[in-house]
Amino acid sequence: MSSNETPRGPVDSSRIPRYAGPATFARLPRLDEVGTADVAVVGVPFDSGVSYRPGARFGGNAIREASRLLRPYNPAQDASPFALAQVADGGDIAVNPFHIDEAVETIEAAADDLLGTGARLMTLGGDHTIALPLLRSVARKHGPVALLHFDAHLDTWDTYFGAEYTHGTPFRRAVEEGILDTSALSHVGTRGPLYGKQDLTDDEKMGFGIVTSADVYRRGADEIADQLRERIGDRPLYISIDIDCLDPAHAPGTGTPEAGGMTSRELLEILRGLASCRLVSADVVEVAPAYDHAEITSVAASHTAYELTTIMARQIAEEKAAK
Ligand SMILES: N=C(N)NCCCC(=O)O
Ligand SMILES: [Zn+2]
Ligand SMILES: [Zn+2]
Repeated sequence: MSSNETPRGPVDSSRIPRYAGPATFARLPRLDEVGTADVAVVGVPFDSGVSYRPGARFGGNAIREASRLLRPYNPAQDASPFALAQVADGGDIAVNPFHIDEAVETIEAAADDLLGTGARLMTLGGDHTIALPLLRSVARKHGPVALLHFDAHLDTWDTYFGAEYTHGTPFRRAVEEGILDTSALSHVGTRGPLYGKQDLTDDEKMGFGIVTSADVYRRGADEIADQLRERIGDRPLYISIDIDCLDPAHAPGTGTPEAGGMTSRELLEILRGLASCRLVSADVVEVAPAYDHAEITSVAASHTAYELTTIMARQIAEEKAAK
């Protein structure tokens, strides 16, 4: 799509029942139907990096299915994201489930291709391993990025069974590789047992600040969003959302659930409070539909991706208007 063409939006659900036809994210066109997109929604069906329950390889398609009910106007951000920018579903990145190193390379190369077209990425995981190649690719384009990491877990551990690329280690690797702006790194929603106190010391040394799920509950979403926004400033920002940042009551369908998490309302409200940040790409990971009930988790994930997409679409529209 050239910059002055009207974006092609979702299928009209008042004419074609929303449960009909194959699922794309939010019933949007496929990327090959529109040529190029401002925001490409892509799935990464990969879960060979998990340490407990597998199944996140099915997460992307579960989120697409649950996203059939999304509507085109987002009142919380007073925006119609799919009219402001061309958002399209780029399908899945096909990765080797038997070879983690190769999968990481494939994801990085595919992300390079998509970012190279000028698109921002809204990636649907997959387990959290995939954040590392996505961050490498985003940093190649923007330089080291600020990171907001929503998760029950730190994911800054070193290795599991000697493996460097797992879903518990992507952000330590990213810091080691110098692809993160270490003056603006935050975990949000952290809780639950650790291996030892050293986990926290190591994490702090890497530059991370921690907002626990209890902090969110005590201080409220608005205050937390204000604090995060201040820390991020106008740096290019990547947001990585592990759906297990939510309480298992709000996201049972995930591989490493921890009690005492945020509500989906808190997560969505914090994201809306970050709407003015320079969001360059984002992911939602760790949706494992086999443990889900009534699509609770994939509905929460689809709304999370919708808020993130709205933030990106608004900024794209602003940038185009300023040209
Ligand atoms: N990234 C997620 N979801 N979990 C990491 C858990 C690592 C562990 O088993 O200690
Ligand atoms: Zn997690
Ligand atoms: Zn994680």
